[in-house]
Amino acid sequence: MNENKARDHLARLSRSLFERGYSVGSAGNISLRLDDGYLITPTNSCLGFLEPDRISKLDFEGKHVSGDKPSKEIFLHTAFYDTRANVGAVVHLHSTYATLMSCMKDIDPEDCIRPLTPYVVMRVGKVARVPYFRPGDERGGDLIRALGGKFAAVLLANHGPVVSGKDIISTVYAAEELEETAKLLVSLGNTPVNYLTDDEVADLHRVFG
Ligand SMILES: O=C(O)[C@@H](O)C(=O)COP(=O)(O)O
Ligand SMILES: [Zn+2]
Repeated sequence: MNENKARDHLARLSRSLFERGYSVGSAGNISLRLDDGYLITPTNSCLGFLEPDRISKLDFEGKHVSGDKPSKEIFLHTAFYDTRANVGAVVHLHSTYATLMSCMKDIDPEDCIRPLTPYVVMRVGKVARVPYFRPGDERGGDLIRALGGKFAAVLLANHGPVVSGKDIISTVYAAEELEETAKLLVSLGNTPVNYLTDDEVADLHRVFG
C-alpha cells in the first residue's frame, strides 16, 4: 500500500473505531508500518477526526519525518514491531471492558483473557498483562520487549489494551474482538463458565494458525 493510501486507510479505520465507541476523546493511538518507516497518530489527536496529511511519519530509527508531533506511546508500538515477526500495525485503545479487566486484581498476567470463544483464540491468542507505568514512559516499551514477542496482545495495567497484527485491518478486528470478549467475561461475573479446553485451543491453532 502506498503512503497516501495508508494515511487514508488509517484515518478511516480510526474514525470507525471512534464512532462505534472503542475510543473517546483523544485516547488511543494507532500505527502502521510502511516500506520506509511508520505512520502513527499524532499525540493528543482524536481518532474520530484525523486529517490524513497530518498523521505523523517516523523513519525506522524513530526520527520524526513529517506530519504532527507523534503519539507519546511510540515506544510501545516499536516494541511490538521489533520483537514480533511480520507486525504491520499496532492499535492501542482505552476501550471500556478491556480497560476494566486491565485494572482487575488476581488475573493471570500470562493469560488474562481466558479462551471463551473460538474467535478470540483465532484473532487474538493469549493476552499478557504488564505492570502499570505512566503513559509515555519509555519503560513501557521495555516491559513489552521483555515478553520476547510471545504475545500479539497485551493489557497495560490500569490503562488499556495494545494489539499488534500483520496489517491494519486485521489488527483493528483483533482489538475489537478483544474488547467484545472482555465484555462477555465481565458480564459473566461469577457465573460458572465452560472455557475452551487446551485441546480445543490447540485444534484452532492447528486449523487456523
Ligand atoms: O493514555 C495515554 O495517555 C496514551 O496512552 C494515549 O492513549 C494517548 O496518547 P497520545 O497518543 O500521545 O495522544
Ligand atoms: Zn493510552
